[in-house]
Amino acid sequence: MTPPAPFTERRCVNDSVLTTEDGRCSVSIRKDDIIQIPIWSLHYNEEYFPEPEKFLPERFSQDYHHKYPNYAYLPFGSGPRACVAKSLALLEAKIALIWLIKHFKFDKCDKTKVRRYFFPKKKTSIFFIISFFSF
Ligand code: HEM
Repeated sequence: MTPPAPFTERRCVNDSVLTTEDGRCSVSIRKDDIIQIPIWSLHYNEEYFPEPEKFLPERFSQDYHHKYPNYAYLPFGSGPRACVAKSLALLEAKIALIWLIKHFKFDKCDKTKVRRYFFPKKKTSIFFIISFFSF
């Protein structure tokens, strides 16, 4: 669930108070305060995305959408300042993936440690055994 953009930000244009739906908690925000939206933390919330470090393709199916609230999954942000190139980026990723799978075979190497942390304490690397098919 690791997002390429780990967070985004918004500047508040008016003094505001945000209150939870049940009214038990509220936060005051002043005009010009910068609010950070923690995309990485949202995507690693195991309440909605169990085992977030695993690639589980079924998470991205239409059936799964009702299992998490709006704004829990924000790879491209949201609203008027959301990523303008979302469609282009998704298309590019699909083309690149198709090209790689068509021409190479990928096997995970025993040395690979899956990256789980936003700021890893030590440098981690991902090792693959890549075999070339043909063009
Ligand atoms: C996997 C690829 C990409 C991801 C995950 C991504 C993600 C994001 C995110 C999270 C934001 C902030 C949205 C918000 O604050 O609500 C953003 C903004 C933006 N992205 Fe992307 N992006 C990707 C690729 C691209 C590409 C390929 C381009 C240009 C060709 C692009 C152009 C922009 C621009 C111009 C903005 C600022 C939009 C604005 O402020 O109105 N992005 N992107």
